[in-house]
Amino acid sequence: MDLRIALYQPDIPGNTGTILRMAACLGIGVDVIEPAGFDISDRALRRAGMDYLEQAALTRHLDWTHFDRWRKSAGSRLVLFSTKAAEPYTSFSFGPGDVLLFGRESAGVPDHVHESADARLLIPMVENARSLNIALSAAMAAGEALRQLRP
Ligand SMILES: C[S@@+](CC[C@H](N)C(=O)[O-])C[C@H]1O[C@@H](n2cnc3c(N)ncnc32)[C@H](O)[C@@H]1O
Repeated sequence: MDLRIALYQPDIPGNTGTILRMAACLGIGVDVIEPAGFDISDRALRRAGMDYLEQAALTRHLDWTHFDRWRKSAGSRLVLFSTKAAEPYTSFSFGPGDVLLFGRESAGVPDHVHESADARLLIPMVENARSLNIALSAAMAAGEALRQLRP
């Protein structure tokens, strides 16, 4: 996989489903960092009618520590998308193997996760806007990363 999307303790099953479907269609891996705010088991996702599960390259990680150990051993950069970042995502040079990390819908990511990222990127918004929906930000991020990686 030349690109992966990681979700930090996602809260809303519909958003994770949308991201899984996009990732399956675009050939991107998805990493879910647990605990999630809902049952993320294959059975539960299937019961919720989540299609595209067969094609989705979904990896579940027990917690942040397990995920970070795996990510470092794979030699992948951690690229955090955050409303608190300053660098616009379109200025960043994405590389093969990058993991694009998105925070939970209710609370983003804790400080220690923010600090351990190799890069922190912003999707610029108009003044006073709070945040984009996570699935939309993942789609915009994946679009730019793939434009660079698969020209
Ligand atoms: C609904 S937002 C989380 C809002 C949360 N209250 C916060 O303060 O981070 C879910 C995730 O989408 C991503 N996101 C949303 N809008 C973004 C933006 N403008 N730039 C970068 N990432 C964004 C971030 O990864 C964020 O953690």
